[in-house]
Amino acid sequence: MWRRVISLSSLISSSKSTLSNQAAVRLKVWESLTTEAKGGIASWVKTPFITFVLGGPGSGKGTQCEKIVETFGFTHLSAGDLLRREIASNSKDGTMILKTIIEGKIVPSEVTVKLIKREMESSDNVKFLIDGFPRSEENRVSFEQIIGAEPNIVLYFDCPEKEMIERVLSRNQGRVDDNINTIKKRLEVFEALSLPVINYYSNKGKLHKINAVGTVDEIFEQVHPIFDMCKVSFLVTILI
Ligand SMILES: Nc1ncnc2c1ncn2[C@@H]1O[C@H](COP(=O)(O)OP(=O)(O)OP(=O)(O)O)[C@@H](O)[C@H]1O
Ligand SMILES: O=c1ccn([C@@H]2O[C@H](COP(=O)(O)O)[C@@H](O)[C@H]2O)c(=O)[nH]1
Ligand SMILES: [Mg+2]
Repeated sequence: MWRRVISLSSLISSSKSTLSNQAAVRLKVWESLTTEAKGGIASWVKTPFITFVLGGPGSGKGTQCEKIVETFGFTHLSAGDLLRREIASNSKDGTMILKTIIEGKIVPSEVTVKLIKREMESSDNVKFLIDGFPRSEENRVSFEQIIGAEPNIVLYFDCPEKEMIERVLSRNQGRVDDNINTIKKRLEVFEALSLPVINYYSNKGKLHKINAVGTVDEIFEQVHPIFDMCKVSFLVTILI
């Protein structure tokens, strides 16, 4: 789906490029990587910057994604929220999704990837936080095949089980899976199926492991420099 239509570096070094429009391009890219969420370079460059946000149930993925969106202008796609929206809209897969969520299991990859794809395609943004996905090696392979892209970086919020259970049980958002039975199943699934995905990206050098214990702001202090570094490397790429 995603195709490198034109690379930023070739755009800058093209013979038609003047110094002033090079500066304008740099400014646009800079704005896009800081606070601008929509439009900007997205209207002419369709190379997505994809961040997978992984971690066990209640590790704080959604909470930190909100802060990344505010600070760096990403579009937040929570796979769980997309699935919950399908249930609420009475779609044909709704009943199956609800049963799977209550059982703490993983919804078939093609269903989840289709929802993520639809959101990415309809977005004006090029920077995506994909939260709570991929949850298994099968999810990961399916994303690569259907979307045709890999994540640029992967965040892993590492949190002790006891802390995750406490957080989920006091979340109070009316989620059908925020009960002790489902949480136990989700933790088993996380260890058996999701940790291999985390190890895969660690071996590829894409993983940023974050200690998810502490206040929300303390955790974000670990997250912030990761995206600052991405801005720098992105700018270096387009300047050479
Ligand atoms: N650092 C923190 N300290 C204490 N509580 C936190 C922290 N971060 C998030 N929480 C709270 O813990 C609960 C779970 O957080 P959040 O929903 O962000 O987790 P999650 O990883 O997205 O979970 P899930 O995978 O179940 O969607 C929420 O009630 C949130 O307010
Ligand atoms: O890629 C995904 C994401 C989620 N699920 C199911 O939804 C629940 C809740 O997910 P959260 O990320 O915690 O909101 C999860 O336990 C799975 O049952 C999924 O199958 N695939
Ligand atoms: Mg969440």
